[in-house]
Amino acid sequence: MTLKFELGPGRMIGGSNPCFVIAEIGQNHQGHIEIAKKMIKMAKDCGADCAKFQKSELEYKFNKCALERPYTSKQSWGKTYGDHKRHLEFSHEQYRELQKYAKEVGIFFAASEMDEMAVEFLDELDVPFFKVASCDANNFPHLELTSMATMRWVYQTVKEHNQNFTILQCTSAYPLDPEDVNLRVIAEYQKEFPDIPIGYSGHERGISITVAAVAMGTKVVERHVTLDKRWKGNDHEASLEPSELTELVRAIRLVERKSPCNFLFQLGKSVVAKVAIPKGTVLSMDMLGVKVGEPRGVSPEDMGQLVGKAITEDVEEDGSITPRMVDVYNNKG
Ligand SMILES: CC(=O)N[C@H](C=O)[C@@H](O)[C@H](O)[C@H](O)COP(=O)(O)O
Ligand SMILES: C=C(OP(=O)(O)O)C(=O)O
Repeated sequence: MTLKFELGPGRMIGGSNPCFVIAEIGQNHQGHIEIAKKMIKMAKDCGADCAKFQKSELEYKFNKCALERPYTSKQSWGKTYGDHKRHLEFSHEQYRELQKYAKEVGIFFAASEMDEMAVEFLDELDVPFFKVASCDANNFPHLELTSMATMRWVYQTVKEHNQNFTILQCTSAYPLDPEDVNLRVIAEYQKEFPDIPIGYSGHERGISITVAAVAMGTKVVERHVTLDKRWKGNDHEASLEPSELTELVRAIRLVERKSPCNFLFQLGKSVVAKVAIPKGTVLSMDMLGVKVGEPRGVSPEDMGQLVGKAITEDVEEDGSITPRMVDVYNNKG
């Protein structure tokens, strides 16, 4: 049986619960806390469940050489990669401010922990869940394994410590060409790990593949979001602007809706009176017929239960016999 669990206070995921939509702000806030707040609000307004950031303690995530490397790309915020990353990294105080703001707005606040010091800080912040980014999913020493074997190892390792987790399929390319997404991996994960909810973290352009992932049964989706795809930074191009995020949430809710088929509801038949039936008459089968009736009457499969019951209103010939006229559902026998 697929596991369900509470991902954040009051919000279950898995089973028939709605897909949990994570708006990945990441570093698309450009290093400005006011933009970050705008993006939290935008995520809420677009219907996402969670606004997520990426927390690094840079000296723990990168080695000295990586931080000192010149970073001359047009996406760069500094002369070296370290300067660039420092520009984009919020302080602990700023994280607390953003968390408080998200609470006011009414959206879950989370961040992926990009190194072990970030784990400690996020634990202190009391975030609703921890997100291990795909770049850490194979972070085992001396690893020489195929990717499904890696995922089995991830699964077993996490499961030993915590039963409540989900694995998100992710192809880490920025942006990702749709033909490289390989959504079938989702089905493989579902087969391989049937007792946990499977999710999808998308880096592709557009929303259709993410919607398809939900149609395949993913219970969590994560997409990068931005206020403007043209902004500087590696992730903006494959991120969703507010109108796309709104459309994504709308499409996901549509795909996962389990409403009874409306056509059947409109065109389905129900019980009608074959003859005029005065109030107080005890019903017999020869008085009853089945038609597409409006208003909708008692369901044909419950017709037998009408027999022997007194009707509480006058019904015209051809009129619907509604449950209200004969207390068929509440007063059985
Ligand atoms: C693998 C990983 O962490 N990926 C993240 C999540 O998808 C990205 O947001 C990177 O942080 C981003 O692309 C880095 O860009 P730059 O290197 O220009 O700061
Ligand atoms: C890199 C991240 O995620 P993913 O690998 O799922 O894109 C992240 O959450 O920071």
